[in-house]
Amino acid sequence: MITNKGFEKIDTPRKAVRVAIPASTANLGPGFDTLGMALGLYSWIEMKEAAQTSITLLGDQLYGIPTDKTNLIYKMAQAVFRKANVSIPELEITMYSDIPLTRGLGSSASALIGALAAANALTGHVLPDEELLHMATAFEKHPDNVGASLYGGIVVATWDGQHANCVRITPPTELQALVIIPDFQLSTTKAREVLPTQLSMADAIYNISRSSLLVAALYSGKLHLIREAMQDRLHQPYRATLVPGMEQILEQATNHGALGIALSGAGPTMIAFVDRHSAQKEQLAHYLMDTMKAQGITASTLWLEPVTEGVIYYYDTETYSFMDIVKGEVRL
Ligand SMILES: Nc1ncnc2c1ncn2[C@@H]1O[C@H](COP(=O)(O)OP(=O)(O)O)[C@@H](O)[C@H]1O
Ligand SMILES: N[C@@H](CCOP(=O)(O)O)C(=O)O
Repeated sequence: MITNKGFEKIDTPRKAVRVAIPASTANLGPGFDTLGMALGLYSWIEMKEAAQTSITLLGDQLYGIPTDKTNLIYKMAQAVFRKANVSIPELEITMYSDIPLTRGLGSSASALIGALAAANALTGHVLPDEELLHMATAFEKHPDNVGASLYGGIVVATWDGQHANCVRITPPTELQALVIIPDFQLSTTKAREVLPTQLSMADAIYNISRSSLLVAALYSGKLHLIREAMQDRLHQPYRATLVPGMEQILEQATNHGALGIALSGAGPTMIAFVDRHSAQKEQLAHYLMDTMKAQGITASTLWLEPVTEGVIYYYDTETYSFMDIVKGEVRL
């Protein structure tokens, strides 16, 4: 069936859907607003047609998020329905998230993508994924984190204010990530405010060459190049003023077993890539924790897997409870 907006439905409309959305790490060092990677840490959203709108937020990570119709998920769902020319004014929305809020692991991107994907599934997937990417990027203003949550894997993306291009590549199998998550929030807005409005030609060349090398290294599995390829002069030197210990960690982590290291998204989390067979994994985790502790910052580490899959859809909402899916007792 072709809708009057010219989109083709690829599935039957549904009354209810659940989606799992991966976290993301954006930039990967030099690829500011361009590179992203999906990580095996998830948010889950259930969306159902309802007689009256209700929004239930479960778990510890969503504290403070509004539960009325100003909620981002409700608003993005309505934007999908408008674009798809479908009317579903009232929704029952439930969300649970393991992605820490405002720490640079893409909580807002996962909420956005989850809302768009779940609403689109209710319409019968009227909108193609590219349209969801455009809508999410128009909201976030950069495609790196939303692209990773939508498509999974590593994304290389551009945005010109109207149109996003995005190519997904499969992460090398040996790659594993260790994140250190400081116990304070740093909003993306604040972390963008400290950035300069102009760069020198030398710094621009520095970043273009590293970002290009990083994509080639990840694509070809030449992981020994990551150390150099993850260097950045565009955003990290400025953002280091906001994260105690960051400068030292970015300089020293490769001496403690990291293949490469970067601020994750807008921070304050930092992400180290390691060879999963490395004998220095424990040493690296200790080094990161000790460095933050020396700065008087409480933090925690978490091993994460790069994931190849983006949004996961669950349609059988009758058989399994929402929390069975969240707790991983049901997989596709
Ligand atoms: N489930 C959600 N529902 C509504 N808003 C959300 C949700 N998750 C995150 N957000 C919004 O995104 C903000 C965090 O975004 P941001 O500063 O970009 O950090 P992050 O790196 O976690 O995405 C939160 O303060 C909140 O306003
Ligand atoms: N390129 C953006 C990415 C922000 O990602 P988030 O996950 O921290 O929201 C930036 O660096 O500002």
